[in-house]
Amino acid sequence: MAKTSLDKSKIKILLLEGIHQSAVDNLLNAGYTNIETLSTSLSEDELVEKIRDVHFIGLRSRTQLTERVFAAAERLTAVGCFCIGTNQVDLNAALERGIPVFNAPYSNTRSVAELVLAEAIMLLRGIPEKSTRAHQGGWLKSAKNAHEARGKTLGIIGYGSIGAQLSVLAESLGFDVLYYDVITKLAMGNARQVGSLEELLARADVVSLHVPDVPSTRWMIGRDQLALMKQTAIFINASRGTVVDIEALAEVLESGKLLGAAIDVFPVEPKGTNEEFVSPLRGKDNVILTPHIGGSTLEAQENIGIEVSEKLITYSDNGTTITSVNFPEVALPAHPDKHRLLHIHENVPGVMSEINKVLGDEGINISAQYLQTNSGVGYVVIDVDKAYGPKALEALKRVNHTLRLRVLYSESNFEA
Ligand SMILES: NC(=O)C1=CN([C@@H]2O[C@H](COP(=O)(O)OP(=O)(O)OC[C@H]3O[C@@H](n4cnc5c(N)ncnc54)[C@H](O)[C@@H]3O)[C@@H](O)[C@H]2O)C=CC1
Ligand SMILES: O=C(O)CCC(=O)C(=O)O
Repeated sequence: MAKTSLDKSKIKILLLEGIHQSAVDNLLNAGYTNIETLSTSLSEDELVEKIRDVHFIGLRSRTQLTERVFAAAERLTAVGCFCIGTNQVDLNAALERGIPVFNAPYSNTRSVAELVLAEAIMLLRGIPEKSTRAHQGGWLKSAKNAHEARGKTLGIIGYGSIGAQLSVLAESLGFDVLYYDVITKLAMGNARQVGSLEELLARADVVSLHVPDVPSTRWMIGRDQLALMKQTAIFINASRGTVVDIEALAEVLESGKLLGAAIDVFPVEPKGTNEEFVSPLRGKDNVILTPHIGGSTLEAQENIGIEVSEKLITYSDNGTTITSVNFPEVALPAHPDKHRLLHIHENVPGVMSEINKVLGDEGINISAQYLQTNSGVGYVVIDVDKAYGPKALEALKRVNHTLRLRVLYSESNFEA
């Protein structure tokens, strides 16, 4: 069923998982006053109930927006992932309903790179074990298995924003950097790309993963891959918990292989601070365990809050979808002296000619038209003189394959 937009003051925004106040401030400044914030994520059942009257939802990595949640989200207009990863959102379910999904692709890059570098140095020196012993009253003063970072080889798997940033920071400390990526990437500094994952695993003293959660990365590190690593290597994962077979890693560490590991992400993560964290890696004093906080710095969270809320505001205010991760990207100039109709439809042949026909049949003159499609949907934005707006809206409602219809720059009595 086609959906039309609402007056700004009626737009309901739900922000989950303790999204930074900067997002709330931004939304309030833009005139969006109906905002609910929660410090936790919600279960699927809770979301199905809660999302029915929500127009914009903001979340981080813990909230799962499944097909079932989207099916219940009758009014949902856009999704903001206040993070980099978007694997927690069923992007196709969103697309099929004409819902763009936005994220913050760079705002926490630096935070992750800094944490990984710090962990590499701590593990090269055996600090977790030495610190634990000192807390227990012990005194493990020894150079055994303690190394400088200088001259060691850092192997980065996934040379995107985080991998490349880590590469630059690591080289400045004296690491030799190798990286493996499925596509050819321009090297930062003196880093060198290797031809295979196997080669990287065999050559690196420190291995760090920075790939997204996609089918090709699911469980890409298991027993066979860990077996290729040096006996005294260090293993770090701050990407996604689905990338590493955690049981296999626990067994390898148990066997005495690997100097240590630092793991920030897990196949199953607690939904909130009160839920117990269960992992076969618990209790190992050469393993740093962190609760998915690679991107959790005040600097990153503030920037993410601003960046993603701006994307939601821009989409809500004028229809721009630039940087959406699932949606045709359209950059739109503001035309507040016109009525702007946003028509989202299934991308099948004939829809555009039908749109132009229904508008032509009504004698509606188009001031501007912007179209972009992807394999799933077509997104056409049509500006008309205000006199034509209501008639154009009615005409567009009749177009076959319409998924969603919104009106901007209109008086509230004209909006449905
Ligand atoms: N622990 C945390 O708090 C955080 C975790 N992340 C995770 O880190 C991931 C990476 O972030 P970015 O560097 O910004 O992403 P990005 O998209 O810039 O880079 C990912 C790189 O991985 C490569 N890649 C994809 N599949 C691969 C495969 N099978 N083998 C090797 N390389 C492959 C891509 O070609 C790309 O160069 C995010 O997708 C997210 O899941 C991101 C931020 C915070
Ligand atoms: O801050 C979060 O909740 C998740 C960070 C993360 O994993 C990401 O940005 O992809």
